[in-house]
Order: sequence, then C-alpha cells, then structure tokens
Amino acid sequence: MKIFNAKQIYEADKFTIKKQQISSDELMERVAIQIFNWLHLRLQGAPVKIHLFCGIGNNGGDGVAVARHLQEHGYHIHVHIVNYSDKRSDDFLLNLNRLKDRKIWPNFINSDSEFPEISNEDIVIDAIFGIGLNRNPDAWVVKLIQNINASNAFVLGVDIPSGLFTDRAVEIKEGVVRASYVLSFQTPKLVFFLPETGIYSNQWEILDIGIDPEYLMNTAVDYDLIGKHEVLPLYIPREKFSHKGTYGHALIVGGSYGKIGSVQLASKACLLTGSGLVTAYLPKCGYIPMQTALPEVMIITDEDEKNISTINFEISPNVIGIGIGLSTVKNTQKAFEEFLKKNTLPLVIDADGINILSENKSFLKLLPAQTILTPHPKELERLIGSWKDDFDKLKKAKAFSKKYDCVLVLKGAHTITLYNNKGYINTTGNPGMATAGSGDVLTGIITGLIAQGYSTETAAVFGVYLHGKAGDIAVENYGYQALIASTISDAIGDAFIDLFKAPNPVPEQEEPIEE
Ligand SMILES: NC(=O)C1=CN([C@@H]2O[C@H](COP(=O)(O)OP(=O)(O)OC[C@H]3O[C@@H](n4cnc5c(N)ncnc54)[C@H](OP(=O)(O)O)[C@@H]3O)[C@@H](O)[C@H]2O)[C@@H](O)CC1
Ligand SMILES: [K+]
Repeated sequence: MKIFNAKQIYEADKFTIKKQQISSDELMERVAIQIFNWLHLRLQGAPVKIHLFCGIGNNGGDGVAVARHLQEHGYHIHVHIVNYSDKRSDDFLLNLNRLKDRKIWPNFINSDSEFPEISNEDIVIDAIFGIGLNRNPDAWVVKLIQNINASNAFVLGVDIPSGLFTDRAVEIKEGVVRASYVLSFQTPKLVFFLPETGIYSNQWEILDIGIDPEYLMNTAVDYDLIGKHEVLPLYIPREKFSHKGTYGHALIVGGSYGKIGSVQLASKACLLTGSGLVTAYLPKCGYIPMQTALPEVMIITDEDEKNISTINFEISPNVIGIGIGLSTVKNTQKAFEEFLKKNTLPLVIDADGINILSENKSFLKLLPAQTILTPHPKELERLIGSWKDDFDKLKKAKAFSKKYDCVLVLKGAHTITLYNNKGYINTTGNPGMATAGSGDVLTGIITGLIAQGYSTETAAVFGVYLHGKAGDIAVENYGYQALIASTISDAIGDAFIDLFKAPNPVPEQEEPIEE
C-alpha cells in the first residue's frame, strides 16, 4: 500500500472532486458517514457520553459532521469547538450551520476558557488538527490536549492524532493527542510507523473514502507499506523438475568463542527459507556444536580456535551472509578486509560485520553493489552517525544507501528497508521478537532468499516480511515473553504457507448509513 505525503493527499482530494464531479462537502460527508458507521457498529446506541473536540479546518469539519450523525441516532454528544484561529474552512462552517439548524449548540473553547471535564468512561473524538497542522499549537491548545490525554478516556483520532505533523517530527511532545484508535483516510501516514511518532496511535485503520484509483495508481511515493498483498507477487514458486542445486548455495560466515549459536540460528533459518545448500564458516571451536545441532549444514573451519582469522574457501556459494557473532578482534577485522577485497558475491552483512565497517569506513567502498546491511538502531548510529529525529534518520540513511549503493534494513518495530531513495515499511512482527538471536534468523532468511535467485532488494523486503510473520505465528503459541529466536525460525515454514491462505471473511456490518 502506498503512503502518501500531505501534499499528495491534498492533490488526491482535488483530483477526486474534479474527476468524480462531487463537491468537497460530499467528500467530507463520505468521511463522516464512514466514521459514524465505525462507531455505531461498536456502540450500538450505548448511552455513553461522547466528547467531540473539533478544530476550525476540515479536520474539525469532519468532527462536526460526525456529531450530526451521532445526534440523529440518539447518541449523547458534547461538541467542543477548539477556536484556535479565525480562518474557518468553508466545509467546517457548512457543517457547523447544519448543527445549529438542528439546535445543537457547541461549546466554544478559547484561550481563556475552562476545559470540559472528561471522565475515563467517556469517549473522545479528536478532530482538532488533521494533516493541515503546519506549526506548533498554541500553549492553551497544548494544555487542552494534555487534558484530553490525562482523562484516560477512549480517544478516537480522526485522520491523524492532533498535534502530529504528517511529514516531519514533533517538537512539543506533550501537545500531541494520544489516540487509542485512529481512523485515517485512504492512506496511512508515515508518522504511524516511526518510533518517535508511532506511539501516539495505539491502533489505526484505513477508511476507504473513494479517493480516485487513477490518482492512487499513478502517483509515485517515497514509502510503501508492505503486507501480504505486496509480497505475494514476489514469491518464486518451486518447480517440479528441480534439485537442490536449483535453489542455490549459501555460505554463512560468523561466530567466535561463545557465539557459535548465532551461526546455528542463521544457518538453520537459511535452510528453512529454502536455500538448496548451506555451508557455515566458523572458528574451529564451532565444529562440534554446529555439526551436532544441524546435520544438514556443511562446515568449513578457520585455522584459529576461537575467532575467524582468514576467510578462505574452495566451494562456490552464490551468496554470503556474514557478521553474526563474528566479534571485532583485530585478526578478524583484517580477515574481513582481505575477504572484501577479493569478494564479488552478493553479501548480507549483520552485527559485528556492520560494526567492523563502522570502525573502518574505508572498507565500505569494497562492498559489492546492492550489499544488504541489517543494522539495529545502535549499529545504524555507529554506521551513519547520530540523528536529530526519525525524519533526519531516514534522510541520512537514504543518503548513505545511495552513496555506497547498499540496501539498508533498519530494524525496529516497523523495519524499514531503504534502497534507491525508496522505503519499504514492514507490517509484520511483534514485541516478542525483541529477543537474542532474532536478527541472526533474519540474516539467514534474507541470505536464503538470495541463494534461491531473489534479487537483493526483493530478498530484503520479502525476508523482513517473512521473519515478522514467522514471529507473529509463533507468538500465538508462546506469548511475547517466551518467544525466542529458535521458535521464530521454526515458524518460517508456516509463514510461507500463510502467504497462500485465504483472508478471514469480513463480518457483516449492521445498519450502516448509505451515502
Ligand atoms: N484529503 C482528504 O482525503 C480529505 C481530508 N479531509 C479532512 O481534512 C483535513 C485537513 O484539513 P485542513 O487542510 O483544513 O487542515 P486542518 O488539519 O483541519 O487544520 C486547519 C487549519 O489550521 C491552521 N493551522 C495549522 N497549524 C496550526 C496551529 N498550530 N495553530 C493554529 N492553526 C493552525 C492551518 O491554516 P493556516 O492558519 O495555516 O492558514 C490549517 O489549514 C484532513 O486531515 C481530513 O481530516 C476530509 O474532510 C475530506 C477528505
Ligand atoms: K485529528
């Protein structure tokens, strides 16, 4: 799914109004009906108090229009107009007048007003600011937002939590509504997926408001959201007349004394992803544990007992995953440099492999084109330097990826893969996956996909999806706390099977209002 920026959303809006020959008011009405139906389906007429906080622009207009539908269906509403500016939008005014026609008199909140009391059993609809926020809210609006957040009421955000900018970082953190649920129109916003701003939307859902498909299809975006729908076309089916050689030979290089397990995890994940052959390159001390743990994996050992000191092999793999459990001792750094100087095979570099690159920036120019680097936030910082905020991080990471022609996989709650100025935001995965060795499994998966002929960029995007999906499947049986890397790995097969499962049927909605 494409993620549009604010400018594109306004364009989409205009394009739709023109092409479908509707008024902007009709588009707002579509929004209001969708929000009302969402609420009505869940509340079924419950006599709960609903506070609607509405700004004076079109986000406020949405809120005021929802208030009308709620009132018409007998809900107990309190409409508060947050009067932060005199520049009221036309569609806001139109809908405000419709409320007045129905003898609904909103409570106008100004800088010197007392704030309404909100109980934690009430529902708040947050329609103060939408994608039009372009500067920090005034101090009194920040206070009002703090008041809403302090209520512990269920907060339904309209389009985006008020106080969040659509395309840049927040400056006044306490001036952002913490939404329990956000109903966002047509396209999710990038801020939902970044660690600093994602915290303001506990859950979100997209409402299809009928933005014209021509615009949606033909407009290029900087970020794509990656779900099953996006990865399914990437899948390469297995052929009947194939043999293990058809699916490649992956070499996993890593491990040091006490960290042989990381190579076991990566090698196993690589096999489970479908690599025809897997060889592990380990220091000598890894031979027995590896041979015992994974009979399917072939082994080459270094001359050194505890660390990798040279990377020489006489096999012909078609991809190398390197860096897990490697350590950064001098000998290994030297071996890594010598290896990079002669290597021409595609690389997936993780963990200490990335740390060695960070300590020796001159090695970066030795990387083959489209090398995949999979840093967690600390490793990324060592690699590209610190950043001001999440947007700055993305900008710097994109510049780095361009400079060294590498695919950057920024691991996090929503892992983002960057290549060629484009970002792919993953939707699978869960907090249980923040566990030792989880990254080794990811390296194994991505390496295994490249072994089978997936392009590096595709392998990164698809691999991140499969890894998260395996974690989501495994967590059903284990829960967040007991989920460990081996269990994620064991669910890789189920993650593949899940690609071809039919989606669950959508429950029928009762009594929606027709447009
Ligand atoms: N596109 C779609 O698909 C559809 C979108 N719709 C809805 O419209 C929403 C966008 O509406 P919007 O453009 O009127 O902006 P909104 O967020 O209501 O802000 C209002 C105005 O406030 C101002 N302002 C900004 N910052 C400020 C500040 N700190 N303190 C004080 N004032 C500030 C600024 O005006 P300015 O003063 O800069 O001229 C701004 O214009 C969108 O989120 C969605 O809910 C649907 O109805 C239809 C389909
Ligand atoms: K809002």
